[in-house]
Amino acid sequence: MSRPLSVGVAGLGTVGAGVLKVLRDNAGLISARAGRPIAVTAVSSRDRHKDRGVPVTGLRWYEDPVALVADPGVDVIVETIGGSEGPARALVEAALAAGKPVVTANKALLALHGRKLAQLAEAHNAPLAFEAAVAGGIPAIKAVREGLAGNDIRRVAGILNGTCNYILTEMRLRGLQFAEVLAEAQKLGYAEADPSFDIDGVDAAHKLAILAALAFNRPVDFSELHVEGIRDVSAVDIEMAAALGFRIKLLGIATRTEAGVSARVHPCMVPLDAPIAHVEGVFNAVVAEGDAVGRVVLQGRGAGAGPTASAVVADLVDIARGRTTPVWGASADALSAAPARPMSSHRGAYYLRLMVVDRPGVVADVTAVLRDAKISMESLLQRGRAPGEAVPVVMTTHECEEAAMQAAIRRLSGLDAVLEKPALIRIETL
Ligand SMILES: NC(=O)C1=CN([C@@H]2O[C@H](COP(=O)(O)OP(=O)(O)OC[C@H]3O[C@@H](n4cnc5c(N)ncnc54)[C@H](O)[C@@H]3O)[C@@H](O)[C@H]2O)C=CC1
Ligand SMILES: N[C@@H](CC=O)C(=O)O
Ligand code: NA
Repeated sequence: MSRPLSVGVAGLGTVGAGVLKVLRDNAGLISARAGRPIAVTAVSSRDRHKDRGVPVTGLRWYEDPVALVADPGVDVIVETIGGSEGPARALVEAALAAGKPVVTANKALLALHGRKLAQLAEAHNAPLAFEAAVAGGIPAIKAVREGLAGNDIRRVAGILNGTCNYILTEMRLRGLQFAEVLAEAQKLGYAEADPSFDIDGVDAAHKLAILAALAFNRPVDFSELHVEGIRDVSAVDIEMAAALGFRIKLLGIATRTEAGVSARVHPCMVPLDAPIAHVEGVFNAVVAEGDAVGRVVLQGRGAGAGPTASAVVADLVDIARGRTTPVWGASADALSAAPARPMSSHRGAYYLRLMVVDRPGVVADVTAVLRDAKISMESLLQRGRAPGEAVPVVMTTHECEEAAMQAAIRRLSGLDAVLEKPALIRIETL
């Protein structure tokens, strides 16, 4: 058997410690699959004495993660610090510039700097692997970039954030408050260091930007995405969704047509008969549609120590075997320059909830605004009676243009009977 692949791990938090554990627990079979042992020999983290549930004695310890690159005993760097700037970015850039392979779980870094990092990796012939960055333990990168390499992929989509899916599921099933479930997700190691990345849709958007780049062989460009999170999804919407035969999911959807590429992340009303409506808790789902294969759906845990470490270790096995692929699936000079399409050009059906004063004539005023905007209503639901007080009025619409819907919402917000910002959730049948 060849000499071991020696790994330097930077960041021994949920994911980094998980990597040490998986490499230890499954050492024999990993070594057989890699053709040689994979051993962590050096680490960098903030607290040398913290109990991580896995021993770190005997490993070379660096205060500065970038110093791992100069260690001649380290063959490959695993970056599990996180953040698109600072030490994580400095480490990945230094390693690639030195020609050392990098495995990272850092979707923020790839979504924001993926284009430059790919150039650096290519220039120095250094593999840059990131299976853990999208949908945790689901082998989504490999599936889209390698498994579907024979296809013209027109759509890639899914549930891409475990924390949000966990929150939406637990709010519905246990009737808990948003903040309470978020605290649970943090305790379970699902949430980002700054959980606003999760709940504001940014983390899912980072992942969608990466998936879209791979699916469409187009350099990653985070600035093109439309991003909304789940902060404004209320218990009323969750209840109304159930009454109307939907379940609320935060989805990321990227589509390529002749007109260009659209990529959006936002809460969606998904019909209960769609399989993705039943992907619950920390589970993620990735859907890809190729011209030859048709529809492919992958499902699995999208966050947490074990699932994420599983993906990091899979990348290490590839590196040990010498299996490499261009970062975005095609060499830099063969990437597409398809234009981005703005959200205003999106067409779809909508769920709209207004909190209105319960008095005669209000519903007529609301429907008049929709009629003037040429938006056709599919259903209208008014729950409860509280004369003179606030009650929810919920409507679903037939397909219309986003720009028309946004104009209608501006007018609805201006009606004196409408007491709060209208809640808009797009209806999707992934
Ligand atoms: N937690 C999860 O389920 C998943 C996380 N990821 C990504 O993996 C990365 C790590 O996430 P977690 O393990 O959850 O975060 P974490 O916060 O649990 O761990 C980060 C570790 O990095 C260490 N660190 C911070 N600054 C450092 C520095 N300057 N030098 C050395 N170490 C430093 C911290 O002390 C901490 O131990 C992030 O990029 C995250 O987005 C990806 C998929 C799933
Ligand atoms: N915070 C992320 C972690 C995995 O990528 C999530 O909740 O999905
Ligand atoms: Na993955």
